Amino acid sequence: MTEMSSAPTVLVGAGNMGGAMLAGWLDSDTDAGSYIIVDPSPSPTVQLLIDKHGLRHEKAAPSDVEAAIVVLAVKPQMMETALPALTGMIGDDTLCISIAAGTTVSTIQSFLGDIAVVRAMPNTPAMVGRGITGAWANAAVSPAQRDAADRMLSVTGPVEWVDEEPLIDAITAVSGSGPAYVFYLAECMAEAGRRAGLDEDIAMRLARATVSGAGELMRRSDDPAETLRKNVTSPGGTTAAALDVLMGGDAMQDLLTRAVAAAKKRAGELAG
Ligand SMILES: NC(=O)C1=CN([C@@H]2O[C@H](COP(=O)(O)OP(=O)(O)OC[C@H]3O[C@@H](n4cnc5c(N)ncnc54)[C@H](O)[C@@H]3O)[C@@H](O)[C@H]2O)C=CC1
Ligand SMILES: O=C(O)[C@@H]1CCC=N1
Repeated sequence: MTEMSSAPTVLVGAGNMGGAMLAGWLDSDTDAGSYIIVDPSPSPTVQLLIDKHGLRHEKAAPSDVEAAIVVLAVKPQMMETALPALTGMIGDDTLCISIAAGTTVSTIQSFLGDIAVVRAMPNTPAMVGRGITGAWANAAVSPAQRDAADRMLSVTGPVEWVDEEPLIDAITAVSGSGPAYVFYLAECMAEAGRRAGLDEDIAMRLARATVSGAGELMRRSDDPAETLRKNVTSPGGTTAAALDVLMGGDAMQDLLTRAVAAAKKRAGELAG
C-alpha cells in the first residue's frame, strides 16, 4: 500500500491558463513540493517549470494523494473524461477550483460528490501578471477555503467575487473572452490604417502600441474610461469625427452587447 503524501495542490490541465496560474503560484510560494501537475501533455512552458522546480508530474491522476486543492484547468469538453479519474484524490476537505468556461458545480458534483467548489474565470493577461479573475464559491466552501482560493487566484491579478453562479457566465463573456475582443480591435485598427494608405507593418505597430498604451494609461489613471476618452476628443476635431461613426446609433455598444450575449449563451451551452 502506498503511503499518503501530505495534502498537496493538484493542477489538472497544465496548458495556457493552468500554466499561467502555476507560474504565479511558484513565483509567490517557495514550497514547490506542494504542487502536483496532472496532464498527459503539458505545455512546453509548463514542462520548463516542472523541470526547473522539480515538480511532481503525472500523466494521469495519482492514487497516493488526497488533495487539499484540485485546480481544474482542462477544456470544458474534456471534463467528462477528466473528472471521473479524480475521485481517488478527493477527500471530505478537498476544495475544487474550476476555471472551465460553462462547466457547472452541478456537473462537477455529479462526478466528485458534494464537494466544495469555487468556479473562477481568469483571462490570458494572467500570463504577464495582469489578469483579472471572477469567482464564485458554493455553500460548501469554508471561509478558510475561500481565503485560500482568493490567495491562489490573486497571483495573476485582482479577484472579483460574485454571489450567484450564473454571473460567472457573464464574467466569462466580458473579461474571460474579452482579451480576444481587444486583440481583434488592434487587428481592425491596423487593417483600417492599411486601407487609409499606411504600410501594413507600420499600421500594425501603430495599432498595437495604441491599444497597449491606452490600456496602460487606463490602468495607471484614476479617471474613468469616459474621461480618458473625452481627453482625446477635441471639439470638432478628428476623434469626434471617428466617434460619430462608432457611437452613432449606438453602433459599437450594440455590437459589443451582442458579442457578450453570444459568449454568455455559449457558456450556458458548454454546461451541457
Ligand atoms: N484560454 C483562455 O483565455 C481561458 C481559458 N479558460 C478555461 O481554462 C481551461 C483551459 O483552457 P486553456 O488553458 O486555454 O486550454 P489548453 O488546451 O491550453 O490546456 C488544457 C490542458 O489540459 C490537458 N488535458 C487534456 N485532457 C486532460 C485530462 N484528462 N487530464 C489532465 N489534463 C488534461 C491538455 O493536455 C492541455 O495541456 C478551459 O476550461 C477554458 O474554458 C478560462 C479563462 C480564460
Ligand atoms: O473561449 C473560451 O471558451 C475560453 C473561456 C474564456 C476564454 N477562453
